[in-house]
Amino acid sequence: MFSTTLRDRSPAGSPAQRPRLRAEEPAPGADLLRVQDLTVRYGGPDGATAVRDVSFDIGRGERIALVGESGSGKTTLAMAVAGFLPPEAHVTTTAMEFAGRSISDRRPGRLPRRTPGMAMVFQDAMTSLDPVWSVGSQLLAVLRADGRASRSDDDARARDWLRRVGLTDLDRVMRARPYELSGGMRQRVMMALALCGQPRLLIADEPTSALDASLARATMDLLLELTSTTQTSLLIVSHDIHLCLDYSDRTFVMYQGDLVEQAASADLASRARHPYTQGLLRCIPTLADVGRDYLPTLDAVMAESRLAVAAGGELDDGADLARGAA
Ligand SMILES: Nc1ncnc2c1ncn2[C@@H]1O[C@H](COP(=O)(O)OP(=O)(O)OP(=O)(O)O)[C@@H](O)[C@H]1O
Repeated sequence: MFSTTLRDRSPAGSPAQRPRLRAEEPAPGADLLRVQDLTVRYGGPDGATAVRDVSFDIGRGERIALVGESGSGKTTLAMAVAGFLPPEAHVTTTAMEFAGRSISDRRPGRLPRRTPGMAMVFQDAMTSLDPVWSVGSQLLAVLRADGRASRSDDDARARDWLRRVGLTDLDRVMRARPYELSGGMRQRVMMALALCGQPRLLIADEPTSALDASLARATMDLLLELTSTTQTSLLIVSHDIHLCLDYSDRTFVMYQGDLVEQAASADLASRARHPYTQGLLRCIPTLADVGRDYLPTLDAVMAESRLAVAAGGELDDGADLARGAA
């Protein structure tokens, strides 16, 4: 497994400032999640393949970004790991382990159970939060279900989590229904809900795409700060390769259901091997693009790559290109 220098990127200060790890937890850098040959089809064993033979691992405390265009299978992969896939999804895998325990019964067609120790933050807090319950009731319900709050101190703990995610005016926030808060505040509430159960792995599916650019950066900074103080591993799902490179140790690139590249985020810009990754990177505007009438599009870059790869073989579609060039 690739081990990265969390230390270099951590906004939480020196390792000495971090809390001590609990004895039963894997050491920093050790594998927390291991997935082998995961395939997900929708509509039964012969249905459409959304994720194809994907293998990867995530170390304790590691930050992984999963990037790819819409429909490439990112959410399906994240949901398979978290155990949130809908019943029409058909899952096969040779191994899926979390903190040393199997999280798949390996029987074809059976979904993994929702996994203790994992939490998810979704793109749209408005539809993920319960619209009827107040923020305070939702937070208390999670704390009580998790057994981490007693009746006497539960209100104080809920407020403490809201404070940690940067919210103020806590009386109002505790009483508010989600629709009474701004988009940025709702996203912070989602983070408090996800992190108050002290997960070992937090999966954030497009956590900032409903926010404007500066709020998105502030939210990502906060997410990194909160997870690094507890050595919580992070799987960030995003279509924004720029954001992925800035906020992760490794980046995984998905293309039409295949995991076509796994690389250190610090190196990806200069060492991308797969034409799709190279295409994604070339679509990021740089100073070199000043004065251009138009920026390269992914379609144009891929068409170029397709021609180059096709010169060495017969290739029809993007999936063939992915396999042919990997
Ligand atoms: N419940 C479902 N039933 C049938 N097909 C589905 C279902 N969910 C997703 N798919 C299909 O699986 C493929 C992968 O979708 P997925 O949502 O995982 O991609 P994604 O990369 O997360 O895209 P986006 O960024 O738009 O969410 C797509 O072709 C999609 O249409």
